[in-house]
Amino acid sequence: MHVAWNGVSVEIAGATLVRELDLTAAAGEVVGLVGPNGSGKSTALRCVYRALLPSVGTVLLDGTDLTTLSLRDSARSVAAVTQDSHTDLDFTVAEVVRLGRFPHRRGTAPLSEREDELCVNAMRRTDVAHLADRGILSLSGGERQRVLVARALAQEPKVLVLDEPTNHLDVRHQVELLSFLRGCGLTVLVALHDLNLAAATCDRLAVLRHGSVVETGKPGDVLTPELVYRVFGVLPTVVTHPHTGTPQLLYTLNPDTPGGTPP
Ligand SMILES: Nc1ncnc2c1ncn2[C@@H]1O[C@H](COP(=O)(O)OP(=O)(O)OP(=O)(O)O)[C@@H](O)[C@H]1O
Repeated sequence: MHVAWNGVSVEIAGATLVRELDLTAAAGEVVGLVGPNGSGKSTALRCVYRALLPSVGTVLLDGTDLTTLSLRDSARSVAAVTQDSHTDLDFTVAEVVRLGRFPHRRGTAPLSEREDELCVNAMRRTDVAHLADRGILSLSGGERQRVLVARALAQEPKVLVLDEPTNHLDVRHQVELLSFLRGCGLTVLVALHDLNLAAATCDRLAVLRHGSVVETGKPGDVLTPELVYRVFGVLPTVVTHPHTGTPQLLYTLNPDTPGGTPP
């Protein structure tokens, strides 16, 4: 499914959080949003999963203005894994994953066999099947994060929105999740802080600063030392991954010049 932010601005309490955002993701494309803290990544993503309404502009799904769809209809297409996807209720893991089926359901009939299987497969894929009967509140941060990904997959979305999905994950689960995102065939919109993981995962990156896109393109074209210095204030050494050819950034820690020497 094609996603487009069409001239999207978000203003809250007199502040412009996102400014005239024009960005698209083709069906099946993995688009990464990167940028410093507070640059507007989460705000831009919130407009896609309808936690926020743009003040100006529209978000389009296959050309349809999101606001013309019911919340249930858009939730059939868009699933989100976000920092706010927590619950205070101690559902079991299996119950949380089954909640992913909610947008597809009418009435209170039990899940079909196919839906049960879907939920089990989603839990297997995210390595949480062994936790099915545990209370969600008893899990570690990384385990809980993987359950939220399983719930999103159980939703059978066409668009997957993830805000910092690797937070809390150990390196194996980071690699597993991002490898899955690369190969899942869904349209993926993902905010990532780790530029190396973003380069390895995404077909295209959009770099945000102060709520505006300053650059979009393939990771190899975007992640130059100059751009990273200009946007993040840190000068990396950029090397090429020997097996995949993606750019990888090396940082030099120096207490005297934390940002490195300007280019
Ligand atoms: N409800 C709100 N009211 C006022 N300001 C807000 C609100 N939500 C976010 N902001 C501000 O908008 C800016 C963009 O926030 P956003 O969370 O989109 O950035 P981000 O790029 O995701 O940041 P981070 O990398 O730290 O997660 C920040 O300065 C934030 O403080």
